[in-house]
Amino acid sequence: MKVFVSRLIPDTGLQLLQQAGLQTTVWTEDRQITQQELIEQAKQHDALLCMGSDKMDAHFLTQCQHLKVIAQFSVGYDNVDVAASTRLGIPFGNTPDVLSDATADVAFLLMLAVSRKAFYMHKRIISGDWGTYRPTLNLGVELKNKTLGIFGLGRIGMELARRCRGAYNMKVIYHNRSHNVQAEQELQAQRVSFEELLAQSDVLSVHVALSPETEGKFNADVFRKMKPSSIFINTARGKIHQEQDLIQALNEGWIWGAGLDVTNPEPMKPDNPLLSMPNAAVLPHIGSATVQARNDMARLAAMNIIAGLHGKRLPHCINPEVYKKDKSISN
Ligand SMILES: NC(=O)c1ccc[n+]([C@@H]2O[C@H](COP(=O)([O-])OP(=O)(O)OC[C@H]3O[C@@H](n4cnc5c(N)ncnc54)[C@H](O)[C@@H]3O)[C@@H](O)[C@H]2O)c1
Ligand SMILES: O=C(O)[C@H](O)CO
Repeated sequence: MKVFVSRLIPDTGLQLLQQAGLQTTVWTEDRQITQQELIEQAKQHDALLCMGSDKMDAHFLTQCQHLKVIAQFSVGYDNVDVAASTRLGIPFGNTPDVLSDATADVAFLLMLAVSRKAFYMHKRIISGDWGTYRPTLNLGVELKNKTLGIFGLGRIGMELARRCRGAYNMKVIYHNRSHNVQAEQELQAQRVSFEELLAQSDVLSVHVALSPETEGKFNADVFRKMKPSSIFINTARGKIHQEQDLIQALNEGWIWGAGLDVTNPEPMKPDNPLLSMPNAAVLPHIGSATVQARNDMARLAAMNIIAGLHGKRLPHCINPEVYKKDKSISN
């Protein structure tokens, strides 16, 4: 059986596929494969290992309904028409948990960087503007005993909350659809309304999935309700905040600063005002970019492919409803 992989992934995954006797073709061009090219490749294969940047919409899935399994190399799956995948009987996998530590580290890094304007200070050194020591200049804010607010306290949010509680004794509040009992017991986290999250957070970090409900959620109205001393962090998806409103919020002092690992669009243009603002820090979507996380993501994606091709349940499946239609699938 044959697998198409839409970007070069670490050997940990490719070796698993090869050991399972699967013939593997990898897209190695230094550009993203177009959807039409992906359809043409997928038509010649039994399984697809794709990226979060590939558009897995109803058009693609209908064209490729012969695929026995699709495994995505990411935890987020806002690029996937899950209902269409289920309707067409295609099990779809993702890579949860193994990237939670790495992504929480990036949220923590951004929080610290913004609190001390670190990216901006670095740019000033490069431009020859170190300046002299002045007691009233270059001042940041401290995080000890402050309040961390998490929008979407799941796997990654939990890891950030652990870091903030351990390092800075931060109080943790969160807004979720349901209670996170583990966070409440382990970290004394308190579930609050969205309005309370905005009003109380000193650092507000977004860890919710992108969905119609969360798209554009952080707009001018929302930023106006945050504390002027607060820091906004988004490592989830760029479409969750409205960029022009965020720039206005930073320029007009509605919030203290912002740290982003995700933007809309990606890549961000080099002349984007956020890249030169003293109170902003931007990274190029590197949340899961550690050797360990990427090796583990490759392994999980390969395991999903192998299970799917053997007619077994995927270890990490985003549409388990697909199995209700096919009683022959075993565990
Ligand atoms: N920057 C990166 O490289 C990177 C890496 C990994 C994940 N991500 C993003 O982070 C997201 C979160 O990943 P995770 O593994 O923590 O997911 P998760 O499912 O464990 O956590 C998300 C939490 O948000 C809650 N939630 C969902 N919709 C909500 C809503 N409308 N209102 C309130 N709460 C809601 C869920 O109940 C859940 O507790 C992913 O979907 C992905 O977009 C980014
Ligand atoms: O959702 C994810 O896993 C990341 O954004 C891609 O690395």
